Amino acid sequence: MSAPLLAVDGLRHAYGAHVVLDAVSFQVNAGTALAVVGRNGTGKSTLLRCLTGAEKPTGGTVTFDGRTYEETSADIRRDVATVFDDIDFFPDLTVAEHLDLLARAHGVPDPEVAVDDTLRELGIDGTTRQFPSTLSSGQRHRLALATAFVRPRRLLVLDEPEQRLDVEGRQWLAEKLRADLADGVAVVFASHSPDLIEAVATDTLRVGGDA
Ligand SMILES: Nc1ncnc2c1ncn2[C@@H]1O[C@H](COP(=O)(O)OP(=O)(O)OP(=O)(O)O)[C@@H](O)[C@H]1O
Repeated sequence: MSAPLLAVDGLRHAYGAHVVLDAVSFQVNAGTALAVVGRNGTGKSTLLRCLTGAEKPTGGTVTFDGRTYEETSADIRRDVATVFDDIDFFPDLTVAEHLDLLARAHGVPDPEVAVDDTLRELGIDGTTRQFPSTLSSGQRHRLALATAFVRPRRLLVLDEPEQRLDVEGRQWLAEKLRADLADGVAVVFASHSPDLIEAVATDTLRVGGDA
């Protein structure tokens, strides 16, 4: 059996005296999707932030492809795509320029085609010349998703990717994630959407006790 792509062992995180995560362990293989579920404030975002190095866990280990997860490692930056709610866009770059920058930074062979395809798939091809601050909240979220899908990835970490999407957007997202799984991408996503979880997750991790 192949080694897990992502392995989390005994993860603990506290904000001061407030212990949010304790003894969290799981593994995620290529081509599988783990849904992180639980009530508001139970630690889903904290867990994802610990996975990606945005938050330094107060205990436990996170390994990616057999190596300790280091946010600054070139391998991690190449292989792990993330979408969080608080993504910072460059105010002076247009929608298309954001995606073009990412596609080129990740060595996408034909960046212009990749950008056009991603914009069209995400339904934001009418916004290419707009700056992020002028987008609607749903369009901004679509741009955040586009930043993950315009580039190669082996692991996708998504925090409530369904938020602010309309019905069609949610259907598209489920299909896109299923296509990624079929391509061998591993996915970890926090979600409050039973439909998305049902459509995509191969495993579920509940944080914070019973629902
Ligand atoms: N930077 C921080 N400093 C102190 N406490 C924090 C910080 N970030 C989160 N918390 C607290 O940690 C707990 C978990 O927060 P987190 O955002 O991980 O929850 P969540 O499960 O993602 O919630 P939601 O479903 O509402 O998005 C909450 O009680 C929150 O108030």
